[in-house]
Amino acid sequence: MASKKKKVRVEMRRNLSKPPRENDVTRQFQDNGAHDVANTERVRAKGDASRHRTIMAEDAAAMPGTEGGWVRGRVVRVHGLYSYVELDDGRTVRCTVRRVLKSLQVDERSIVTTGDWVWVAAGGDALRGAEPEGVIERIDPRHGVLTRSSRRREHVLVANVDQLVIVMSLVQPELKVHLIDRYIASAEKGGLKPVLVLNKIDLADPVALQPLVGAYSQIGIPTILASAQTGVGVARLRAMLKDRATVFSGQSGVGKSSLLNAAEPGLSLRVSEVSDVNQKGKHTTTTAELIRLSFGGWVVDTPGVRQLQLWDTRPEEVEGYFSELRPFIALCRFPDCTHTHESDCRVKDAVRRKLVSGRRYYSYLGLFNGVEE
Ligand SMILES: Nc1nc2c(ncn2[C@@H]2O[C@H](COP(=O)(O)OP(=O)(O)OP(=O)(O)O)[C@@H](O)[C@H]2O)c(=O)[nH]1
Ligand SMILES: [Zn+2]
Repeated sequence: MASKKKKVRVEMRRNLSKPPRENDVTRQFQDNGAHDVANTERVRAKGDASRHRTIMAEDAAAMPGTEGGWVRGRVVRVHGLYSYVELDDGRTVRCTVRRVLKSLQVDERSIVTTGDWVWVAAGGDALRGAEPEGVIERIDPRHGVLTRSSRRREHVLVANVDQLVIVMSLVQPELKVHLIDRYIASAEKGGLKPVLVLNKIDLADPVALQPLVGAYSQIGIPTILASAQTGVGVARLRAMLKDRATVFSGQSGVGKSSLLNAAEPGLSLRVSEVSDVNQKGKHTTTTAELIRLSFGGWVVDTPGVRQLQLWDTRPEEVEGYFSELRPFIALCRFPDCTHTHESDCRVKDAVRRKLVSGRRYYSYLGLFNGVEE
């Protein structure tokens, strides 16, 4: 296990940004537009008779509220053959997957993953009783997918993640500014909204941090000065978490658990229980777990995802992860300008004119030169 230092590559990607590939289940669902009845009708009108689409067409007659209808829920974890689906009323239903959906599976892995929004058959007494069981009839299209690739195979860890909360501590451990941009680039690559939390403000000088906070706010990244200890910034953090699915990342000791606990007492405990189970290998699950927030929203706990890396990134992709460079990139003289040594580079101009932060530009250079390790 962990001791063998198996190289687990964690990467996030947004399906929408990539062209469809064969055997990509996620894409199949997106292409099928499984999200509403209108689409279902459109698909049916096109006369496509694939089994999967037929299932969705039937869905038109079985929306919630009707007799024997389906109810929507979210997969909070997957364990072996079962997916555990949490319904809006908080009940968790142990589900199997309709066989016809399973036939679309590209390998031995489950077609359903943590974070999926699904529709569960709720006919008769199926959902009553102490241990309700159901059948997943439909999986909604995904966005913001967190994937892990190992041995050249890609594996979806969590679907439908909205944002990445990057926790940095100001002291103990000391602030590592260059890491902030690395995490932000990872978020951009995965199509997740980055949120920066600078924790342990009780041990630092807030005035001295204003330039840093200003710099990130200016490029559209919500930046919160916080202290899990005193509660500063916690209300803002809670507001950011509300109704979204969030992954927390950051180095060990920066205060991720403490902040989670401040946002919702007891939450960090639940998260660490999940992690422990996974580390000891008691679960056969390789996917993550979603934990519901009492005030709305979800926190994702994903083994191995906390230290994000920019895997599988080509140097020329890096500029795309620095959103504030975009207006200048298009104006560089050479279409393939790398903004390093070229003449007539508008990015370097912008840095000189202080339209782009020099520190961010150096982070760009660092990642540009470093991603192909
Ligand atoms: N002074 C101060 N200490 C804090 C604050 N937040 C967390 N700490 C302390 O920092 C230490 C690490 O906090 P954790 O919440 O365990 O950090 P973590 O990021 O979850 O660490 P890992 O579980 O190793 O990833 C603990 O001793 C906390 O009490 C804060 O805002 N101010
Ligand atoms: Zn350039």
